Amino acid sequence: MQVENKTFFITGGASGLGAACARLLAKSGARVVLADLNQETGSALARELAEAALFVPTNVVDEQSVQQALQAARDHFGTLHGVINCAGIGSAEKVIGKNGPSSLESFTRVININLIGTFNVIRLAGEIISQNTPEESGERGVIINTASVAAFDGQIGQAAYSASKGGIVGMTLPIAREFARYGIRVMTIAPGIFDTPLLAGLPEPARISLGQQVPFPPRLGRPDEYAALAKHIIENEMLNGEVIRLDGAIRMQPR
Ligand SMILES: NC(=O)c1ccc[n+]([C@@H]2O[C@H](COP(=O)([O-])OP(=O)(O)OC[C@H]3O[C@@H](n4cnc5c(N)ncnc54)[C@H](O)[C@@H]3O)[C@@H](O)[C@H]2O)c1
Ligand SMILES: C[C@@H](O)[C@H]1CC[C@H]2[C@@H]3CC[C@H]4CC(=O)CC[C@]4(C)[C@H]3CC[C@]12C
Repeated sequence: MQVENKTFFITGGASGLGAACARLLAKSGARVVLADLNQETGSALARELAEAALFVPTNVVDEQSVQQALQAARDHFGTLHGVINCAGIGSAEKVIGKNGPSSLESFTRVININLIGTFNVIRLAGEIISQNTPEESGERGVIINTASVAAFDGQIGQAAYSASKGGIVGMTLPIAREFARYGIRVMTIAPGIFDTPLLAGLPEPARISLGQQVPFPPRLGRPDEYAALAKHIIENEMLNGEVIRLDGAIRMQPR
């Protein structure tokens, strides 16, 4: 579908990859709903994007929060044509640490936010999109999820994170197969290493080192490069049920 005059619900839309999608889609004539926990950054971006954007405080793991955010989106923009699931957290914890086995709570938290939060939004937004009047092609909408190359090249310390992203990879095809009857496509992008606030905690030498591990281009990915792929996925109906690595050919080392 063309993005112009369409509405996209972007979780994690207040920062990094999600915010880049919001900026590109708004610049391209779309309307965006910034569904994010962060009131400060979400409100600021909504002000920047003016009438093209609506910020709605949202916790993707909370059913009522997502339902209210989706309703706010429909109340404000009238409908919903797509979702970009960018909400997520990083984590680094060995299975067996200095003090013994890692906590179940930390593993559960990463799975809840990254995997179950993504599924929660897919199921609630998918039901809404399935009620759209179809395009001439029969398409009603598109859902784009964000995994990570860690789903395939998980490093030491990334058991929870890689499991959460592997789950997103795993559910892409079965949901695309089910949603085909509604004319809703389901895709997943697996980014490599991108220059976003998620990496902000890393010392500059570590960030440079990570970028140099990328075969080509030897640098961190730019959020606008992620957004460009997301926009293309929206516009290319033949992209469905697939996971696209966006990583400069990096294959993460064990640590
Ligand atoms: N940056 C990278 O190198 C990289 C690589 C691979 C995958 N990813 C994935 O891309 C996605 C976006 O990451 P980013 O780099 O833009 O990070 P980011 O930290 O800049 O943005 C993540 C956003 O998600 C929001 N968020 C977190 N938990 C939430 C929740 N429960 N409900 C709603 N919003 C929530 C945060 O407030 C934040 O605004 C994440 O899923 C991340 O795992 C990032
Ligand atoms: C492929 C990406 O998903 C990983 C590449 C770099 C990783 C980050 C490295 C710094 C970590 C700091 C931390 O303690 C929490 C997890 C990290 C942010 C980690 C998250 C996964 C990526 C982005």
